[in-house]
Amino acid sequence: MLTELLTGWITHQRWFAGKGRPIDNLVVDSDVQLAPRLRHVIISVHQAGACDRYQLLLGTDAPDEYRFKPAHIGEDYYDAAYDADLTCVLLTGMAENRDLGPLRFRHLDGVEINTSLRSLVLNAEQSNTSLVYGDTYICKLFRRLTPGVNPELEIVTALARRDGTHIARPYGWIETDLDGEPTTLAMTQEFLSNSNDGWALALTSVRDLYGTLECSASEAGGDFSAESFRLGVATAQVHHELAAAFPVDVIESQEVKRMVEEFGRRLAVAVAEVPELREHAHVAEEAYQRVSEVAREMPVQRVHGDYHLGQVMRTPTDWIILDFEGEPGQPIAERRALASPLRDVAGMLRSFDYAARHLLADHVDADELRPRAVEWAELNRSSFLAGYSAGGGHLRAEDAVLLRALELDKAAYEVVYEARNRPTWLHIPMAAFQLDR
Ligand SMILES: Nc1ncnc2c1ncn2[C@@H]1O[C@H](COP(=O)(O)OP(=O)(O)O)[C@@H](O)[C@H]1O
Ligand SMILES: O=P(O)(O)O[C@H]1O[C@H](CO)[C@@H](O[C@H]2O[C@H](CO)[C@@H](O)[C@H](O)[C@H]2O)[C@H](O)[C@H]1O
Repeated sequence: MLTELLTGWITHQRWFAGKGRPIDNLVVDSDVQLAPRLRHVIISVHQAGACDRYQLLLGTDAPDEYRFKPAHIGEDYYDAAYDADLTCVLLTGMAENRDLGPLRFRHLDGVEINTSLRSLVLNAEQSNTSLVYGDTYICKLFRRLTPGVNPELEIVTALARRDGTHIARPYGWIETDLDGEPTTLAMTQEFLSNSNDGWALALTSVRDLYGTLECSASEAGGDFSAESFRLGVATAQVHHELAAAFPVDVIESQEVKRMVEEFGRRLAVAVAEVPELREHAHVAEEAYQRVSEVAREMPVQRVHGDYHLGQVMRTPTDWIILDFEGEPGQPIAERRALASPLRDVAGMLRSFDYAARHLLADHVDADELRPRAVEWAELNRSSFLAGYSAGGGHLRAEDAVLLRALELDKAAYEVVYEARNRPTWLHIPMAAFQLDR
């Protein structure tokens, strides 16, 4: 039966957010025939009293080449994201503003979509599934569905309308109604060919540094700090554009205190899920306490929300920022809420720590290299901050306390994320609770 096959299959998918918890029930909520052999399916997955919805492109009567991993689901069913003969329906739908049952395919005014291009599934560590058409478009299927317009579509279209400088051009989207709300299912953007993501570039630098034991982070051939500076500048410019395109506010010190109380609650949830965090939790609690003591008014605006090196692409000419959808797993209202832009700054600072440390895990010279990892992270963190200020980012000396708390809040989120998705990486965010910054 289809639901049994899907139950067995879904737990192995990178984008499945409920790993580590048994599935109590899986229900097909909607099943729409998009084309012969292609169905669009929305399922509800019930786990321990909670329920998440996911979308699937279900191929039927699997041709032989899709009877193997990664496409095969079971019996005659397969993940049609891998079948370019079927995924063309998505591009054509958007080009022609089609309605297929309850699904609405749309393109942005004034753009033309070339429907002859064939797709490949992007092979990336992702919370979603992306299809690359030729080297022209990338269509991201949001796997886990939350009712509402996806913040990424909302932000990228708003910035594109204002000729935003650091975004990939949007082309179209697919939506349906979920709980009575228009809900984004997929979004198509310009594919940035000849580009590298910041994570890959940063790791090249770190590898180079590790390979040249006798020189310092600033002398190694793979020095990344000039790029970190440029990324800081681009980040400040995007924050500026977001502040111009969406409402801004200033919150009172009382609300800042409430914000750090919320950090405390997130920390408690993380400790409950990952008990080894308990003995280090005081580091974060002290940092949150300090913010409460010195709390002052705080400017807030729309932000990226899940900012890290994997979300930025270096094209031949510039840094482009992707994936404005906030932390996957948070409700849409929270992801759209105004926040301090320093939250993104903190996210990127954490990412420099990640890049510096993740190659250490099973490195034979780990003990010798650890101080160099710290040196690399410090150099790039400070270059990024210098770039952020140079680009007009609002960063005062007194923001250091807030920035530290925001970093630890992000690290608490990462502890849970890694425990669920990549347990061998758990040591990376755990180290954030041992550093005395
Ligand atoms: N417009 C694009 N052009 C080229 N590559 C892209 C583009 N958008 C995403 N990517 C690649 O896909 C990866 C994951 O994209 P992202 O938007 O972060 O997906 P997710 O939300 O699923 O994590 C990025 O790190 C990048 O390598
Ligand atoms: O890019 P996503 O929206 O899927 O974000 C999730 O996955 C990220 C991992 O791919 C995760 O980021 C963490 O790992 C990165 C290295 O892979 C590191 O650069 C980030 O600093 C770290 O937070 C992100 O937290 C999660 O939401």
